[in-house]
Amino acid sequence: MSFSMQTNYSHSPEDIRHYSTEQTREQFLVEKLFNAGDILLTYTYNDRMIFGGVTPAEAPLEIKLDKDLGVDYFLQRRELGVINIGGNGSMTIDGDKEAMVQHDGYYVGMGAKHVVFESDDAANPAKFYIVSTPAHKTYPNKKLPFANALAKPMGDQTHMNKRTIYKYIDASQMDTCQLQMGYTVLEPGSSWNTMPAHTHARRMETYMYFEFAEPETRVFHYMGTPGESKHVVMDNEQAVVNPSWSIHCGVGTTNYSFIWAMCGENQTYDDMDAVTMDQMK
Ligand SMILES: O=C[C@H](O)[C@@H](O)CC(=O)C(=O)O
Ligand SMILES: [Zn+2]
Repeated sequence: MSFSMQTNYSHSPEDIRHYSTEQTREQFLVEKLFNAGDILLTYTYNDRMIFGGVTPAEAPLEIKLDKDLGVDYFLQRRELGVINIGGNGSMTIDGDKEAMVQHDGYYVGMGAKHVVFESDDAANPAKFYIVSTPAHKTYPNKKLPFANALAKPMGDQTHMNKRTIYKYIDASQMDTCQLQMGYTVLEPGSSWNTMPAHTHARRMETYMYFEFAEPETRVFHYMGTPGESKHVVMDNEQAVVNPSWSIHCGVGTTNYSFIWAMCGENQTYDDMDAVTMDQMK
């Protein structure tokens, strides 16, 4: 088992103006999230979100972070969102075990001391995509089955962006300190997410692209200010950090899904600043 947590610093729009492709990738892309037996996390200074993959194989895995965060245990001052994108598994929170089949989610409130991740079958491991944000209050733990997610159909075939947004952690459904999280599925033949694009200076966001329709699929993720966009070419099961000032949209060579997670000033999902096409450069 290996544990790693890499640091991702914050940037201003000015910083990235002259970045090479390699620098942009180095600074914003996370290439490896899931590896059997490993916990691979990233700590971004954008709102201090921690995100990454927990892939238990033979042995159960627990995220142990105390010295790094200057606390007694990982969730002492944090909340946690989880979506399993792999095989069947389970989560045991302070002794309470819950099954976690593919696409099941979980919200774990501040103060949970032990969160143990397990796979039912090491040959087809669960892949827990996890996101944690600073918290100030304990809200109840909540299993978030896929079937209970708030499904919002969006887009249409003409605009190549027909998709369903499944909101798992949403302020209209439940209380969290900051975290909002969900899963968006593009339909076959649709390959654009969130185009026209938007920004929301009030919230940062991370995106994890996965479920590529074909192995050769790549998603061109766009970031930057509307007037100076950059792209990051992404492979399956990779993540990208989106600073508050950045647009965030993608186009794939086939359809795909992604998990988004947000935090910051408010929890108002619709608080977005629409970017009109004439602003995009
Ligand atoms: O602010 C919202 C986030 O960017 C995502 O929820 C958008 C998204 O999933 C979509 O449009 O499909
Ligand atoms: Zn957004």
